[in-house]
Amino acid sequence: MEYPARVITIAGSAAGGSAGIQADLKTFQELDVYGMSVVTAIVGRHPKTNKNVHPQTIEAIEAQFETAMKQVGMDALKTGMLFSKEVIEVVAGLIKESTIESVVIDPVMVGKMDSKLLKEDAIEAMKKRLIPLATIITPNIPEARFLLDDRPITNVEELKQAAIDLYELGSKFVLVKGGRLEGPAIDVLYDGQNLTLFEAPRIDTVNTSGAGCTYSAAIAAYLAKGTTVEKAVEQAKQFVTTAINHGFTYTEMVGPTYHASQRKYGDAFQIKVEKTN
Ligand SMILES: Nc1ncnc2c1ncn2[C@@H]1O[C@H](COP(=O)(O)OP(=O)(O)OP(=O)(O)O)[C@@H](O)[C@H]1O
Ligand SMILES: Cc1ncc(CO)c(N)n1
Repeated sequence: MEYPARVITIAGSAAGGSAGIQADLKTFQELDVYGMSVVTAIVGRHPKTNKNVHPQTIEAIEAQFETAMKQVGMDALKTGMLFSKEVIEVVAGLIKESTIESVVIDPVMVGKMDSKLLKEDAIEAMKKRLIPLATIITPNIPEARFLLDDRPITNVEELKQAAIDLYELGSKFVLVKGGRLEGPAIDVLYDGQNLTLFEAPRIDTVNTSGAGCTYSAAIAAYLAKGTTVEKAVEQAKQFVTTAINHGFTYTEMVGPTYHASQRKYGDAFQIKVEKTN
């Protein structure tokens, strides 16, 4: 029997199920990889105290990683919400010690509902300690701006320049997501030499909660299966676009993407891939 490839997510628990660890594990299952998790923090707002982020201890984080590594092993790893400088430093150490080939760093900072998912004094550690260990980083526009001293990114040309400049931080690939621009949903991949655009039609919906987590989890899943980075991005974008297309909500809140949609409806979006300069 052939076993599925192994992927671990080191991220926050999003109690509502649309983002974070929950989105990652749903994505892993849909793409037939064996999912594991290290929970760095639990996110859920207390009705009385209003406290929203409940960080886990360094000991708990190390324990989860150690267990997954010993019991299973890992072909790919992705990070999401890490919250503090201390956690980033510990996670960087764990990645360095391990010999995992594919490392996807999603530099999660602020959620779509404005939850603060990374402390401001942690951005330097993200840049200096974690990003240099990445196969690929996947910032959205606000995250790219934080990493680039708040420079505006308002069109595809500025998106391309952001990818080129972020490459200096030391990851092998940079993927800047243009989901928040107007017009088609264009993301830019840069590998130090080539710029590649991945374009999907814009879907008219507000229910995109966790789209970024789903995308980076799908990239990690495809990398774990041995797919090249460029193909992994293309197939992951297909997966997330289809999930956004079937996004829904149970309440008046912004709702989740539908992780099962590609399997259920079999209507994967075709992505336009264009090499450019
Ligand atoms: N309305 C949309 N239609 C089609 N594609 C979209 C839409 N919104 C975002 N995308 C695409 O979805 C992917 C995830 O991008 P997004 O910018 O939403 O991530 P994010 O902001 O990190 O998400 P989150 O913080 O909710 O996890 C990208 O490929 C982006 O281009
Ligand atoms: C826990 C968590 N991680 C990541 C995101 C980003 O969407 C979120 N909203 N919540």
